[in-house]
Amino acid sequence: MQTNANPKTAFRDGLFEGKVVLVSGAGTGLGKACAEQFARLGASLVICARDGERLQATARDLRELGAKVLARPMTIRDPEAVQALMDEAWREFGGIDVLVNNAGGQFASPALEIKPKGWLAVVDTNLNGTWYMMQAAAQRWQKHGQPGNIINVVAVIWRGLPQVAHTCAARAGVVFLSKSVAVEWAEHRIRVNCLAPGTIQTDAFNYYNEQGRASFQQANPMKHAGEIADISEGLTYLASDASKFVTGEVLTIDGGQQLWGDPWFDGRPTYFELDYEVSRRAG
Ligand SMILES: CCCCCCCCC/C=C/C(=O)SCCNC(=O)CCNC(=O)[C@H](O)C(C)(C)COP(=O)(O)OP(=O)(O)OC[C@H]1O[C@@H](n2cnc3c(N)ncnc32)[C@H](O)[C@@H]1OP(=O)(O)O
Ligand SMILES: NC(=O)C1=CN([C@@H]2O[C@H](COP(=O)(O)OP(=O)(O)OC[C@H]3O[C@@H](n4cnc5c(N)ncnc54)[C@H](OP(=O)(O)O)[C@@H]3O)[C@@H](O)[C@H]2O)C=CC1
Repeated sequence: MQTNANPKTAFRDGLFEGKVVLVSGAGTGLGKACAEQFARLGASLVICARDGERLQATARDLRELGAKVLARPMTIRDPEAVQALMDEAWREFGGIDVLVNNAGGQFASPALEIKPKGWLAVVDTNLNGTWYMMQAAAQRWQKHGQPGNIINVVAVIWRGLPQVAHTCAARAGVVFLSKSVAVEWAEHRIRVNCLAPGTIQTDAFNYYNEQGRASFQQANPMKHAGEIADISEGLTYLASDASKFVTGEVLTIDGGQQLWGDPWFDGRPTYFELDYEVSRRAG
């Protein structure tokens, strides 16, 4: 079977034997690849997303890799559906060890044109949905006296994200929410970290136009997009005991994008194109 699990992973076989990992948004892209990496390393998986067909396809692939799988179509935007998912995970597997909040999305738009419904859709998914998942898992870890580990997939937000201001706001919320509860929940042996991918080549590039996609390939000083395995290796580090002294942190995997380069989701507006004539005229 062709899988997204990275055959060159630096992590050893069996590392996640006996562990249960919940990955949201596992029907596609990064979520699917990360679920496959955890399966390959011996974990059982709980997976969710809205589209049941894509989710079942992932479940089949995970089972072929030898994993036990609980797959539930649901939206993380519904707090009751989140509670039901967690209850089922605890009933089926006795709990989860790692929660990977990967589900998320946005649409490119000038901020001036974002309608209230669109703003709410993006914030509800990326901030509220992530929070419902975090709190529901942490409540159960605390109740059962189990340790926990949360990894929230965010974005490289440090210089803003023009053309996706809604997602930038939501992801910034997740980063500082994570830092806050990393402290509150340390006494319950719950770690909380974020992973910020730069532009990583997935099918989701196709949600953006040609100019947007071209900018994703040149958004960092390495001048190429990252691979899915760059993210699944980082996630595996945060999910494993290799990072047992790390909490409240953001692991940025972006080819240097946070320092130089920008993704422009809908193409770079002419205002930001440099006029080299200006400096030539200035001598
Ligand atoms: C992370 C940074 C990486 C930074 C680094 C750069 C990397 C780029 C590579 C990719 C990075 C990714 O994150 S990849 C992306 C991950 N995947 C996606 O984004 C998939 C597409 N997104 C989604 O489906 C999202 O769930 C989401 C945007 C929140 C839509 O949620 P819903 O299903 O509730 O939304 P809809 O019902 O479709 O729409 C609700 C309203 O949203 C608005 N709306 C929706 N789509 C719209 C559109 N294309 N243009 C204008 N407006 C739109 C309208 O107002 C809609 O209302 P009406 O007008 O009444 O309909
Ligand atoms: N690829 C990249 O360059 C970058 C990606 N990211 C983030 O990484 C994550 C994965 O991205 P990628 O794999 O590229 O994109 P995808 O669009 O392929 O993955 C997003 C997943 O989230 C799921 N999802 C969306 N909304 C919900 C919801 N309300 N409830 C449950 N599941 C939901 C989607 O499935 P379904 O539609 O079936 O619900 C989909 O499987 C996203 O959060 C993305 O924004 C961040 C920076 C860069």
